[in-house]
Amino acid sequence: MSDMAIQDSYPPEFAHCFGCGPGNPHGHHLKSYLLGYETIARFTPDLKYSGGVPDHVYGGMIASLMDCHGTASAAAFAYRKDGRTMGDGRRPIRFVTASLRVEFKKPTPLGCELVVKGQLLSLQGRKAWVDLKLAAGDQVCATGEMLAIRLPDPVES
Ligand SMILES: CCCCCCCC(=O)SCCNC(=O)CCNC(=O)[C@H](O)C(C)(C)COP(=O)(O)OP(=O)(O)OC[C@H]1O[C@@H](n2cnc3c(N)ncnc32)[C@H](O)[C@@H]1OP(=O)(O)O
Repeated sequence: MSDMAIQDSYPPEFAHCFGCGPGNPHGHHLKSYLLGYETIARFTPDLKYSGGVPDHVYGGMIASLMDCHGTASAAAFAYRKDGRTMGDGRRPIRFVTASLRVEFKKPTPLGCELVVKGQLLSLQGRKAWVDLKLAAGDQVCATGEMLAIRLPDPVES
């Protein structure tokens, strides 16, 4: 596993995301790592993120974790495809979410660590499709699929 979180390679202008930006003092600071052919993030939501049932995680939090982990995963997979290393000093590869489908399979327990994993389904041009799974212990509680779009490099003037 790379020691550097994918989000820690974001330059300051991309570091404001509430879910994962290292530069947002109020955010969740989700950290995603490339681990072989998949990505992984671990996060324990604060107890205030309860859903309709007090012991269960709010669905928006689950989608938020997938949102941030999915775009970070897309970037990591694109770096690998391009033969580059994150934080290599060149123009960073960044993706944003175009679509995210989440399926809530089981109630997600609050008060324990959640593990989000990402796998690359397809990378074509600027489009990356990422498969996502969120688990509490051995139980997969939610699955997702994201289409992430690579931000174009700015045109040099
Ligand atoms: C960088 C920061 C990292 C942290 C991110 C954390 C995750 C987030 O919360 S991101 C925030 C939420 N997402 C957004 O705000 C994105 C808003 N949307 C946009 O800005 C634009 O629609 C954007 C950038 C996705 C695409 O616009 P643009 O760059 O003009 O590309 P565009 O030509 O329209 O689309 C590119 C390709 O994607 C396809 N596409 C775009 N959106 C979709 C969609 N929703 N569904 C299916 N296909 C889509 C297009 O059809 C096109 O395909 P093709 O190349 O085959 O013709």
